[in-house]
Amino acid sequence: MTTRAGFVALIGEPNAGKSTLLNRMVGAKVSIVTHKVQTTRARIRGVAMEGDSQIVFVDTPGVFTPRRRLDRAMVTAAWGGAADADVIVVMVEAHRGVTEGVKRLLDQLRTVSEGRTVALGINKIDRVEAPVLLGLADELNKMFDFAETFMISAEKGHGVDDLRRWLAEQLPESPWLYPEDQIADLPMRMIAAEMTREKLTLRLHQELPYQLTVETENWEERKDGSARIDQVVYVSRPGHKGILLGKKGETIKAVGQAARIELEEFLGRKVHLFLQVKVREKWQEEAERYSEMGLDFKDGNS
Ligand SMILES: Nc1nc2c(ncn2[C@@H]2O[C@H](COP(=O)(O)OP(=O)(O)OP(=O)(O)O)[C@@H](O)[C@H]2O)c(=O)[nH]1
Repeated sequence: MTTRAGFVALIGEPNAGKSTLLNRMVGAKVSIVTHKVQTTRARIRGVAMEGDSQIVFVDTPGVFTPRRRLDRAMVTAAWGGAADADVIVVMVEAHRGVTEGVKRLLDQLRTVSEGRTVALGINKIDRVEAPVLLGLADELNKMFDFAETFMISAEKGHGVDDLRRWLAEQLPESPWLYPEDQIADLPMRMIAAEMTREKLTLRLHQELPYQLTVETENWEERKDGSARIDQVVYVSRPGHKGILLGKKGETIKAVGQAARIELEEFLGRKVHLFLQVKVREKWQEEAERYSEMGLDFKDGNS
């Protein structure tokens, strides 16, 4: 079986319908909780399976912050992980048409989209008549060289399956990025790892080793309603392990307690959290693809 996997960035002005579209493609619960996960550069919004393809959706909160005269480096920074996505979908609202925001977005896109597949998703087609829609598609395609145009109503579900199928075909041949059986609770695993990382940051301040990543390795629902969560904190040098453990393991213990309390509040039930610190000198190599994307979750530091 040939599997495919890759990253898709949904870009659009606030209110364009990104969340609604994601809910359709991924499942409502997933995209709501992943709102909370902010990775270094991009934000993972969810993972969808389509045939043998695994589509990892990301978005970039900074793209629509108004800025004048951006140089290339600044644009790239603002776009973050989205600029590295395999496919970028620009979402435009059918009834609003080509706004100043859309124009600015397309200008920026030209500087970061080289070598990327960019599609146009005209959303909320239920709000306009067909001739208006065709005119808009025409106008936008003159402004930018889109690989494909999709007419969508995320709310009503029109055009969504076509878009997802097409996205799946665009992704490179690759092993799946996340094990299939973890996709459903992936956002929860990410949030849990993020919480531990945050507590480590609070506790260690500048002492925090730069290359530090937290992974949720195991998540077990127990019959009594509690959850057992096993996490590994990876550091890149043996010397860092001592810093994390602290005297007699005090540091990691305090971090674990603080993270557990927050997790319990978030999940609304009892949590048993087990933390381990491991050295993985080669994590960077393994995580190359993720860190390129700023998606340092699995082998990295979300
Ligand atoms: N009529 C219509 N409304 C839609 C459609 N898709 C989304 N909406 C509505 O548009 C509004 C914004 O949708 P969201 O999915 O929250 O938009 P978003 O792009 O995620 O917004 P931000 O999180 O602010 O970036 C909501 O009220 C949706 O119900 C559509 O296809 N048709």
